[in-house]
Amino acid sequence: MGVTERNTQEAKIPVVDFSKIINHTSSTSSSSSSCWVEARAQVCQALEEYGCFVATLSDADADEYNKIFGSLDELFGFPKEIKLQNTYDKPFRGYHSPNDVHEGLGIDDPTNPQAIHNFANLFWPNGNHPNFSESADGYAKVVVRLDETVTRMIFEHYGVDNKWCESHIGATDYVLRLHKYDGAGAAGEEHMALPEHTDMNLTTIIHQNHVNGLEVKIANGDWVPFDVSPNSFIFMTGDGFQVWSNDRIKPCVHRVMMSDKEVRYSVLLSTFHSGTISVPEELIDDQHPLRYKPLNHLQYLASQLGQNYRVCVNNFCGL
Ligand SMILES: O=C(O)CCC(=O)C(=O)O
Ligand SMILES: [Fe+2]
Repeated sequence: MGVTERNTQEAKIPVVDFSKIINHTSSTSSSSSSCWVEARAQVCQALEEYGCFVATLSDADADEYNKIFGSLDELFGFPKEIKLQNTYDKPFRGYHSPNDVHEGLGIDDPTNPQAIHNFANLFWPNGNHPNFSESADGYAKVVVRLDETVTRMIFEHYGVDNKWCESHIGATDYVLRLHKYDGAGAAGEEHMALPEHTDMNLTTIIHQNHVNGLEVKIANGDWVPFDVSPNSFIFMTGDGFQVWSNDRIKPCVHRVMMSDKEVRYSVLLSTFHSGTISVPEELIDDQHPLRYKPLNHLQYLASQLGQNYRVCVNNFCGL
């Protein structure tokens, strides 16, 4: 297959149903329930094989977590000088615009309502956007809950003590990223809007509007599209979980190809470790000797700045 050909027939990204595990009206299902145990096995098998899976949430809540798309035309319509004010001290958090068709804005620490308010204030200083803060806050709560749930499943599946899971979750930094891909200039011709890469973070959860474009590379080299629906979220593992799992979990290789003239919007939750990621002792044995030194996540991100190539995690902390 060539670069732009893809496998739409056989391979599909595994789908895991979270509608009974996470919803707005009840608390997260208990880890001894049969749907939890089944989903946990599916999640970890998919992460080892594909580095990703599609999580489906309850249809009944779809209006709630799709509200955020209602503000994005207006948000990205602001002049570039305003978007450029979206900056943070830590790398890979603020506004970026790597090419003519793609731009992104970021909200660091979106579980803190003040952080969302400060971001909204850059664009609507008089507080005159009726829905943005509320919809971003509601969205962040849903995806952070999904991320915590999957993280618990991963620690449990590999038999790592719950106290390490809680301290890992406590040390997780969240960033909400809003992306726009503009197909208009391409006159309907397929083009690469974001080249093939893995994410440097721990996990990424992506939800999007109705315009397809995200693709995942599977083991045989074929590209498999993420088929969108209003209640599906793709969950990907990045370099951080490759290190944590001592190479059991794969980082997901993905790209964005646009062929539509319509605008694609995606909303991402990206997670980083605020300290050091170490391989748990439960994941080191004769078949899996230790492959990584502890990874200081912020230093890893900082090491990428000013480079015109990607510092890969094996070179950064591989043994
Ligand atoms: O916007 C998307 O759907 C993917 C973005 C992405 O892969 C990234 O920012 O690393
Ligand atoms: Fe990515």
